[in-house]
Amino acid sequence: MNLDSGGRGLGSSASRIGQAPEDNRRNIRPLLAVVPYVMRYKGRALAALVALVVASLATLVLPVAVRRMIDFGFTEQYAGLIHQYFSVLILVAAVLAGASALRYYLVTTLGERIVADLRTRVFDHLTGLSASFFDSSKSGELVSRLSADTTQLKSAVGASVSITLRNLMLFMGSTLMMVVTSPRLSLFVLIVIPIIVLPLVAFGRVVRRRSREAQDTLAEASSYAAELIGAIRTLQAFTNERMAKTRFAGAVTRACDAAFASTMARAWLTGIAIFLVFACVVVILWVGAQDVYEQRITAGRLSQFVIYAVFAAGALGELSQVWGEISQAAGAAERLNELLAIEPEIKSPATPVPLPTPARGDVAFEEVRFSYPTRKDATALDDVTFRVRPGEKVAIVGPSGAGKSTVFHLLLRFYDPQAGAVTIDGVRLADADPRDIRSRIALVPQDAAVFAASIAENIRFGRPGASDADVARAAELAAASEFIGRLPQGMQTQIGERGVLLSGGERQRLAIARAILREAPLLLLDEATSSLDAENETLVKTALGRLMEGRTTLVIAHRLATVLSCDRILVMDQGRIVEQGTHDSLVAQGGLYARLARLQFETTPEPVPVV
Ligand SMILES: Nc1ncnc2c1ncn2[C@@H]1O[C@H](COP(=O)(O)OP(=O)(O)OP(=O)(O)O)[C@@H](O)[C@H]1O
Repeated sequence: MNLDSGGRGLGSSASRIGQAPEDNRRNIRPLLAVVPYVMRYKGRALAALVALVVASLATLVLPVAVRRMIDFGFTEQYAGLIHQYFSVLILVAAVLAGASALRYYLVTTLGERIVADLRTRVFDHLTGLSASFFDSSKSGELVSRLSADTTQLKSAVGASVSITLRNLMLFMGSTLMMVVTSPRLSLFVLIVIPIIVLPLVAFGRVVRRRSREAQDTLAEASSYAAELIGAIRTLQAFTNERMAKTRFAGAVTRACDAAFASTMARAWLTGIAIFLVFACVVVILWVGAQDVYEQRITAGRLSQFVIYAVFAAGALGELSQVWGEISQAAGAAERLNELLAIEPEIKSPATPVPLPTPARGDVAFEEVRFSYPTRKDATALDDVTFRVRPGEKVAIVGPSGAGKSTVFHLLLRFYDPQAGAVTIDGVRLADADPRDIRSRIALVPQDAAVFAASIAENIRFGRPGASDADVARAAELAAASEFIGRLPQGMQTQIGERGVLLSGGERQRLAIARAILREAPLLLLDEATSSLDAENETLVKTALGRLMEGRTTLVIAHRLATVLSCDRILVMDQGRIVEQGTHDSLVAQGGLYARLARLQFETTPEPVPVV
């Protein structure tokens, strides 16, 4: 068994993420979820908005200056004014440059901050989700949400939103100025606008759907890669590199094809937008040229109008480009929203019942029936009733798949039973805060998770904040000091990811040190069956013996030695407790335990008690 495991196929919650209703007309509404994050930096956002308005106004002043120059600047009568115009223009340029630089800085840093907050929030949320959620989702996909989707949002908040706002402002300002400059020509523009806008909106939708598909296939490919890289040794040992390569290449090709489709849609969008916009500008120029010819407007005014028209068209063009990006970001926001909306199934009740202090370490299962959420049809525990008194040491034995680890899962409240109750110190776990429960439990899993950090940090995982002296003492009691002393930097030695630099026995002793440091009244021990060498085995046994002292211990026992040293043995088979008693009484019964014990005695003739 593996208490840290996840990923047993895709189930309900996983299919909830990543599959939004395709014809979602709300479009960019998911992006609104970012607003509260922006509001945390009100000052910065406001300053960015001011810079944006100033830059846009400075841009809008330019065409007026151009008209005056054309209409008056070239006549002798106003020759003196030309110097004034140019000086003012330089000033306007300086304001434009300053405001634009400020806007860029403020908006980009705002994006960085928001995405940092969002990443932290998503990670926080993930760590609080229940085991059942992780049973049915792929870790690589979740990591992709955390990195790729948040990055996409960053570019949207950091750049696209600012470009959108700037162009919107420019578009509206230019349109207004166009009307002021020439109502007649503006009327022509009004007629052509729907011709430009409608196809763009329709195409934007296609882009959004395609990019979501691209993102999903990418997540699939990276989840596959993450899984394989995580198990690289197994992969190489079974010489399955070629198969993995082919499968990954397939996933990458699918992701690439999806990206191609999305890019193709965006390319069309850009092309159509540019053509429509410029064709319309040309038509209007055409009409305007006639007007100048017939002296309905001056050349300067036409120039002013044309520049505004170009501004407006350019702004629209840019809007159409970022619209794609904004829609993409909306897709990312939607996925993150879905993830954030998943409620942990195991939660603390509104008013949790506090566990009594001091803790006694009294455990009871009462008529517990349980099936895993991903396998509702198979009963993992069936009418299980037992009690472990404070300080008692109870072994759980039974064939593989009997439900031994499931007992631990329920005690840790990773899941709630469908019927019956699990209690610790007389409090039903469903009524207590899961953190409270877990803080009273020290777990030594069969395959302990070791993190890419120093030895000391790995031990301190048992009780963050423990002093160096406590960590060293825990290592000493776990019989780990000797091997730690031999490492190049002792306690500070960095161990590779998943502790690949340590042997199995060393990893186990680290896990034991961690559990010792936790000082919890209830000890859950999943004894390792891995064949340790004799010396290592003795060391681990001694360490475990010390760990069990004065604690209520439940141990999934694989070694007869452990079983002999326990006060009582529960024998499980197919989710039920089929026998219980001491070693001798169970052997005398001649049932399942007697059979299992005989097998053990035959292979290990001289069992050594643990304590
Ligand atoms: N997370 C899970 N989701 C769905 N089914 C599970 C899950 N974990 C275990 N099971 C199933 O529940 C049953 C009991 O499993 P459990 O891990 O408790 O057995 P075990 O006695 O600890 O076995 P082992 O000694 O091999 O670790 C098995 O049929 C197993 O396939």
